[in-house]
Formats: sequence, C-alpha cells, structure tokens
Amino acid sequence: MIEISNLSKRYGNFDALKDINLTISKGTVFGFVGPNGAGKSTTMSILATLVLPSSGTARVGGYEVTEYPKEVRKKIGYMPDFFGVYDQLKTIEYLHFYGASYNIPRSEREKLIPQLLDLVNLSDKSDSYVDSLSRGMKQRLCLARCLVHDPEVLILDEPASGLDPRARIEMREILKELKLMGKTIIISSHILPELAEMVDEIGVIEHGVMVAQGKVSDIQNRLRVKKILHIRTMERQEELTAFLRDEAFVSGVLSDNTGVHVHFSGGEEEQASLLQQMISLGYPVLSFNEAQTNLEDVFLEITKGGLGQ
Ligand SMILES: Nc1ncnc2c1ncn2[C@@H]1O[C@H](COP(=O)(O)OP(=O)(O)OP(=O)(O)O)[C@@H](O)[C@H]1O
Repeated sequence: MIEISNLSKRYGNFDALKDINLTISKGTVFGFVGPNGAGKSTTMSILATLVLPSSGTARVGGYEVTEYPKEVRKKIGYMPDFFGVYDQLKTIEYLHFYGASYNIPRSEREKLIPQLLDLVNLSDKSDSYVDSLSRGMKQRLCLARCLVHDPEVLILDEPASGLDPRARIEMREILKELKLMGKTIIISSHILPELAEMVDEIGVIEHGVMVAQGKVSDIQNRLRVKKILHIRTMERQEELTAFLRDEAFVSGVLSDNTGVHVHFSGGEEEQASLLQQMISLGYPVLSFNEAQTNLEDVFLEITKGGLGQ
C-alpha cells in the first residue's frame, strides 16, 4: 500500500531524509518512531503530497505522489502534527464542511457524520463550538475529519501529542477500531510505549536515516539485548551503575529513580555471578529482577548505535 524507494529530502544544505526505503502492506499498522527532528513529519508530508522529495519515489496504493497527487489524496487521510480548527464552527458543521469539500452529497453526509462522531466519541459534542472542545476532543475531531472520504490509508503525525494519559488511551482505542476496519495506518511518535500495544511493525528513524525496520519481535531478536535486569539498591546507586558498565555481558546501563536497568546478554550462571559480585562488594541490594524487554528498550538499544555498528 505504501512503497518508498531511495527517498531523500534536502532543505538548503541540510539533509532531512537520506535514502529512505520502506514498504508497508495493506492493513498494517506501522509505527514510525524517532526522536524530535529525525524526519518523521517530512516523510509523512511527502506521502501526503504536501512536500516534494528531492530525489527518490513514494507510492501510495500504486500512485506516485508527485505524478498523481490527486489520486493519492483520495486514498489518504492525513492528520498533521499541527492543525487549525475553524473556531467559529460547530463540531457537526466542521465535519459537513470537510465532507462537502470531498464532494460528498449532503444526504450521504447526514448519515455518515453521526457515525463518525460516534466512532471518535464526540456524539454529545455535535452542537458544541469547536473552540469549546478540549485538546483531546479536538484531536479526535481532526481524526474524524481525516475519515470523511473513507480513505484506505491513514497518515497520522503524532496524533496523541499533548494529550493527558486518559485522552491518550481514548485515542489508542479509536486507532484499534480503525485497525479492525482494515485501514493501513502509519503513525508517528517519539514516545514508544503509546505505540507498543497496537503496531504490527515499526521503523526507527534517526537523523534522516532509517536505522531499523520490521516486526517488533524480529527487531528485538536482531539486537544484542537478551534481557533487561532491574536492580534496586538502598544506596550507592551511582557507584553501582559505574561498576555495572564495566562488567562482562553488559551492553548498556540506564539509571533512573526506579533503579538501574541493565542490558544483559549472559545466561543464568553469569546472572547469578553478577549478583554474587554485587553482594560481595557490599552493595545493599534490595531487588534483582529480570524484566521483559519492551519497545522502549529496543528503541534505546537501536538509537545508541546497537544496530548500525
Ligand atoms: N521547511 C523546512 N526548512 C528547513 N528545515 C526543515 C524544514 N522542515 C523540517 N526541517 C528540518 O528537517 C529535520 C526533520 O524534521 P521533521 O519535522 O521531519 O522531524 P520529526 O521527526 O517529525 O520531528 P518532530 O518529532 O519534532 O516533529 C529537522 O532538523 C527540521 O529542522
């Protein structure tokens, strides 16, 4: 459904995208992950026919974006990271406006819009002015707007940004429904856990380069991270962190207010011996657990150069 080949984008002397290749099949939910400024929005704007690539090609449903932009626009629903909402309109008028701009006859819109409002949980706000809606509601309204012409592909640029945890969950539930409806979805975020539950595949982009892509489980397998150990001490956490960094089978150490997280590639014997050493060195260990690796660990491992080296 989406095919990107050798795509590059230059702004002046700056390479925002460098030779990106990406294929996303129909019905896939693809999580596009990367730190701020990595090139996610640029890629998505090119797919949405709003930015021209410097070289390479991008196809949506077989149509090349620069040659057949009108065809591409029929196929996609695009939610930008920043968007305006016409404040003087009521929610229902807003959706009628967008429906009309896609030439959907009023009689059809009368049936469609209540369904869309129901999907994004805004039925009770249909007569409210857009500027009276909360940020989460506005984001959901924007999502509904993307759906008026029943596009096959959704390009969603950070749809959950700036939302509180509850609003994020609501957004995630709606996206799950869209996935069940068979939509192909490309969704970007710099926050991984919010994507973890719903994506089939991820692509990790950094400094305009796609550093890893594929099924989450395949990417995990390709990495050296075998397991994450979570260690808590009563004191001397900084000292322990420094000690662990130099230990065998340790490929990364992160210290935060929940304890020390160690990327560990040893087996059970090595794990037991590590604990023994810590005890014999007098670290007051409170707990020593094996944690499940999650998408965030994968991301940290990749973006510190684990795959690229
Ligand atoms: N119109 C432009 N002119 C010059 N540089 C630009 C322009 N648009 C984007 N850039 C630069 O290209 C790089 C990629 O930007 P992009 O918005 O695609 O990143 P992003 O991954 O979406 O980041 P964020 O999560 O912050 O939105 C950034 O360094 C940005 O400053």
